[in-house]
Amino acid sequence: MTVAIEFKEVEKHFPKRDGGLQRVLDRVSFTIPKGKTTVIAGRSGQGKSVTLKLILGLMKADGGSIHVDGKDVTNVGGRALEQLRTRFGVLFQGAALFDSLTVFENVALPLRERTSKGEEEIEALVSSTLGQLELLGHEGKYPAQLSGGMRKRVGLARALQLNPEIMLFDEPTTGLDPVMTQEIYQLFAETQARVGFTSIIVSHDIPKVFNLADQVIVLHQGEMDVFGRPEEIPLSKKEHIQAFVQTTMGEIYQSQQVEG
Ligand SMILES: Nc1ncnc2c1ncn2[C@@H]1O[C@H](COP(=O)(O)OP(=O)(O)OP(=O)(O)O)[C@@H](O)[C@H]1O
Repeated sequence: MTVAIEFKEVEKHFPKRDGGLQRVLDRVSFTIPKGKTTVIAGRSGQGKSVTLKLILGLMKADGGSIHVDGKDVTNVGGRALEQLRTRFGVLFQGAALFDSLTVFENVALPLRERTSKGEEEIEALVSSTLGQLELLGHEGKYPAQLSGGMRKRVGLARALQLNPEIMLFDEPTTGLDPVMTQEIYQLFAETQARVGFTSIIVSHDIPKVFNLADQVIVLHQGEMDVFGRPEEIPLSKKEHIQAFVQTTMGEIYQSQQVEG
């Protein structure tokens, strides 16, 4: 297995009002395999977004080290950090589109800002991605004129423009109905198979990403438990994992028990 990202004994804490420390990550270690899909799960406030921010260098760790492709990036800044970020594509909750820009302009933005490509080439690249994500014909629309699922697809199209090696999805299907959620995840899987990126998905909802995950990391009170396929999670003897399974994987777990 080739490792894309490695956390070694990473600590992240924030000051509490009472003068103590809130330990969001308490010396956690894990690896993210290259070209696979890792799901980071956990209840609200357990540090999922903090973990993504550490990976992106938007926050600094208070201890331990973070490695991307074997290179220590824990304290990179300036140019090196900018360069590191070009390797990541990010799709945050609201897709974060610019309302005053059209679909085309939103998707073209990274190419215009981060590359020296000419307009003709940009047009060809954007059209190709829009075609792959079934968005052709919508280039001139503004985000307000799109459905939630279309906005996510535009966000994905934009995130893919710089050929990221690692895609980070933070609750990418929030606000979408179950059918659209499945369609978006299907699209991720197809795009990943075609482009070959490493995928990290933050999700509250394990059942929705059940078929996608090659590895699941469950965060709880500063600790992480790493599982292979989601089927392995219910086998854990830990109380908080059992509670997590009951609340988030109930349906799948029960149907497996019935089948078994
Ligand atoms: N910049 C910050 N300053 C202080 N505390 C912070 C900061 N960022 C996050 N926290 C705290 O760290 C904890 C973890 O936050 P995080 O956003 O990572 O949770 P999460 O697991 O992503 O939750 P959710 O599922 O609700 O988005 C929370 O208690 C939060 O209040």
